Amino acid sequence: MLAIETDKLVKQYKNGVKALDGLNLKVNRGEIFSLLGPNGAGKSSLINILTTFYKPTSGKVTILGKDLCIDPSWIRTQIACVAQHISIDEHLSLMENMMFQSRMYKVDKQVARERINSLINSFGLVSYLKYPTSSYSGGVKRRLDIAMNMVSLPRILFLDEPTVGMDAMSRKSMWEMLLKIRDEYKTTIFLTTHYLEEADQLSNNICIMKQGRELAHGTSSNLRGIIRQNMIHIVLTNKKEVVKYKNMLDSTGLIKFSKTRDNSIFVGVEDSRIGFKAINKWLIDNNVNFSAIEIVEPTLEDVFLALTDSNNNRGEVLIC
Ligand SMILES: Nc1ncnc2c1ncn2[C@@H]1O[C@H](COP(=O)(O)OP(=O)(O)OP(=O)(O)O)[C@@H](O)[C@H]1O
Repeated sequence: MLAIETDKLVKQYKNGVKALDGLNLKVNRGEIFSLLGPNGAGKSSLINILTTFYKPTSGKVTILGKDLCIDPSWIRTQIACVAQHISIDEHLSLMENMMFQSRMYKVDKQVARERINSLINSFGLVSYLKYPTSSYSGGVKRRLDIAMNMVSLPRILFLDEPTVGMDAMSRKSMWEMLLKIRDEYKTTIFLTTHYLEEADQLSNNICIMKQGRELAHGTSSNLRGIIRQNMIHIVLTNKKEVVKYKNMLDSTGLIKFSKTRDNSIFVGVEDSRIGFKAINKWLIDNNVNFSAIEIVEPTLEDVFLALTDSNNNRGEVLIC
């Protein structure tokens, strides 16, 4: 059984804006599912519907096998949602925040105590117990917010941009936490993010959406297969050589374009395999002292930009 399924989901606001326009999604149980899309794609509207805050205009949403419009109260007992705005009470201690949450969800006191201790240990929050919550960094506050939402042991956890504005270290701690939630607590995670690397590293499946519709969905590596990127990366020993050989390569007729970065030249070719052989031969024939040459695979960011580029709206869904 799927964790979440939407069928031709439409959300049209009173002002006429269609935030969701026939969206079809499938989220497997126990996976981390990332939703990507440019500003205004409809991500928040979708989360608001899936978490029962908004009603769909039309279409069907099934969560854990139940129809969202028929069983919203039951669905609310099975899910938790962590919004971008941190909801901890900074007048309360870490433990008091957790206990408060457990009372809201009517978790038995003894069960709550054990569960909270295990969550605090599991998510590396022990060392923060002795400090006031108001002194925590933004990253720790957000981790506590998520830990609080795990007190009810939700079967699906919705996260709206969980690492927005975080530094690299805090983001890494958050990723470790999310992987633990999936692997140890078997909770399905549905998250939105603007960080392509985050979706790439964490997710079992990714959906890229725009203007309320899905453009593509699949695993990160499958999505990368969507675009053919015929690019060759040549690493030279210094910048002077980069300038010299870029100019020479530009006039060989072997390449379509070239660009440079640090000690590297990136060249676009018609076909990556044929281009790779031809350029490799050219480098050897010209006694170029290069330290590496490789075919560059497209990144998830390349795919995202190619699909969400407004001049490239094909109107078809790519299921990988
Ligand atoms: N309550 C509302 N009333 C009217 N229009 C709305 C409302 N909420 C969102 N919209 C519009 O719906 C569209 C989708 O917005 P939404 O916030 O769902 O996108 P998003 O992908 O979450 O964007 P962002 O990444 O900027 O948060 C936008 O055009 C937005 O202006």
